[in-house]
Amino acid sequence: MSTRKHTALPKAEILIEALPWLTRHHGRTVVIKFGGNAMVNDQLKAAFAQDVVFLRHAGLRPVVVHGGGPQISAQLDKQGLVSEFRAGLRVTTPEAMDVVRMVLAGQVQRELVGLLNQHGPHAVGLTGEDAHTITAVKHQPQIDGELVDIGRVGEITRIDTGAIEALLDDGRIPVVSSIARAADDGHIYNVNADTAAAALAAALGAETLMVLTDVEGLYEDWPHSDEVISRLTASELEKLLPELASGMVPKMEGCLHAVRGGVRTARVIDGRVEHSILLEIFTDEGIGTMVVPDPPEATGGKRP
Ligand SMILES: Nc1ncnc2c1ncn2[C@@H]1O[C@H](COP(=O)(O)OP(=O)(O)O)[C@@H](O)[C@H]1O
Ligand SMILES: CC(=O)N[C@@H](CCC(=O)OP(=O)(O)O)C(=O)O
Repeated sequence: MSTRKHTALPKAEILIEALPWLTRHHGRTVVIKFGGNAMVNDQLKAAFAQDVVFLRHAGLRPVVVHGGGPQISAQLDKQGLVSEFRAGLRVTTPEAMDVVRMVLAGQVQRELVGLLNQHGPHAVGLTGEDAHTITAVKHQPQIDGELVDIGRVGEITRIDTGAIEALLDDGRIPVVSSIARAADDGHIYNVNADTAAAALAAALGAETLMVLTDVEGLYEDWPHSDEVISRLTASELEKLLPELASGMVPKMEGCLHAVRGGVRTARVIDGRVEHSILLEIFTDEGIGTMVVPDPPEATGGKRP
């Protein structure tokens, strides 16, 4: 009897280590972005669903925003359409937009909703089109000083959190695809999923934004070193932004937008690690990169 008690002790210690986090986050909203590159295999996706349902049962209000970049590229390829990225965003023709919507809302979102709902009637899928959740205008990035047309790519102008809040109040887990609608015509737009997750986190007044990707976190000197920056302030991140490349740009811009918008911490973590969400939050150290608001001195004494 005493031996059995003894072997269970580390499990109790893990739960106790989680107690301050659980107390602080009880009733709080956590936005979790699951990147297409982090959806490596079925076991990992199932573990992701378990973690999210665990948070829900622990009294948090998780919102999932999912990506699907590699899955969209594979489908475009199957249909003989090319994938081109400019300024880190997919050049989205009207034809490609149909594929983006089909893959995100019809495949990736459905799969995640299905996995979450294996644990009960929790998840409800929606896209930014539903209930005017995400409104956008056409985005025209500047490349070498010139405005470039990259098709149906949207820049978020408005978030209506009504539908998501209603689902959360009803104990559901919203699963959101990063597609937006235009306010003035019937167009729909492709939005980068990191950008959508960050905008939702800020609009929902989330406690935490968690971005699951296919690297351990933000590398200090990528691609030359794999030294992960474990913690940085909003101002430190802002200085670093011009040096960042490819997929990290919308991710870290999103983290900055979120913490400047009132989200308490934004984290980039390795989604290829099974149960990475629980590992990040239920241990003191954390496993990825954490972005925090500037200390009060740097913002004139006011908390951002
Ligand atoms: N400083 C950096 N630290 C880590 N990864 C970086 C960095 N700069 C660029 N990257 C790239 O960003 C990628 C993650 O972005 P992305 O491919 O869009 O993933 P996701 O599908 O999860 O959104 C990494 O796999 C890596 O190739
Ligand atoms: C405009 C734009 O680039 N949209 C992205 C939307 C999906 C996404 O962001 O997926 P990940 O998070 O897996 O990268 C795309 O078409 O790939």
